[in-house]
Amino acid sequence: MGAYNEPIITIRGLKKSFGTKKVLKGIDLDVYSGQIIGYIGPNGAGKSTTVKIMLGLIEQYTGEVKIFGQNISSGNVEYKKKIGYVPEIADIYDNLTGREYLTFIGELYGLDIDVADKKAEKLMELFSLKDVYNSRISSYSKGMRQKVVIISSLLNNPDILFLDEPLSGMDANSVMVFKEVLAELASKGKTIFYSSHIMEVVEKISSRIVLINDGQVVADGSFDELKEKSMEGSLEGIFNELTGFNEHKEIAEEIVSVVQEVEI
Ligand SMILES: Nc1ncnc2c1ncn2[C@@H]1O[C@H](COP(=O)(O)OP(=O)(O)OP(=O)(O)O)[C@@H](O)[C@H]1O
Repeated sequence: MGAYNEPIITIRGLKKSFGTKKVLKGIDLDVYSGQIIGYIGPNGAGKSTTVKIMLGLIEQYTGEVKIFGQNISSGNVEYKKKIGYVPEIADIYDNLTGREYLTFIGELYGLDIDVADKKAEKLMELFSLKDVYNSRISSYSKGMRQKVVIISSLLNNPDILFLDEPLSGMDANSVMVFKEVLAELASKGKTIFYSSHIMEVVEKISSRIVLINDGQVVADGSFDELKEKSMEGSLEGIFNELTGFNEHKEIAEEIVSVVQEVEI
């Protein structure tokens, strides 16, 4: 845990509906500094909605969300300066070079342009992108873009990092480095909120796993704690069990039989 034992994020009775659809049905969560939270759940469970509320992107909700001890609906957006965000699909400016994009983001966070430039250049080098720092992002591969988004989320030295499927497109070596970076950041007291569908990774990197299903928290604990309460030995198995899914074989067989229906 960090310098003080107060939660860095507190969520109480968080509810959110879109029209008549209840998406979040009362989420309660206390997150402490240094935790890597694996925030998982089926498609449509409400993960992104929770994260968007914490980022201040969705303002209409009921319940209370405090970040760094401050209610985020107070109108004071100062807390955002100490947050990093890697969205699942990021729109980055294709026509800019890596340098232009990252110094622009750095300046938005209030960094001096030279400071942002130096930091971005060093990080690009460490992520094996030194040679393309001055090339247009439109020429980057998927994994290279993903690394640029990750670098942009780290420029402001955030205390809380929200990551949504951050490894997408990254090669095995880069994944290994990045997983280590997350562990190092957490050991320095940074808090990481990690949403992903890759259960093997979530199982390995998370100090705490929060599983939401249909807008409610259905499991909350370390992987070992979740395993003790379950008959399953893997996070994938626990996920299937707690979300009531045990038909993967039947569904797969049906898909294959539909695929085979057409005779050409
Ligand atoms: N702006 C919106 N307007 C209407 N419905 C929305 C909106 N945003 C999300 N939803 C609905 O809220 C539900 C939860 O969506 P959310 O994106 O939070 O799920 P998720 O858990 O992040 O899913 P995934 O794993 O697929 O990313 C879904 O049914 C989705 O259709």
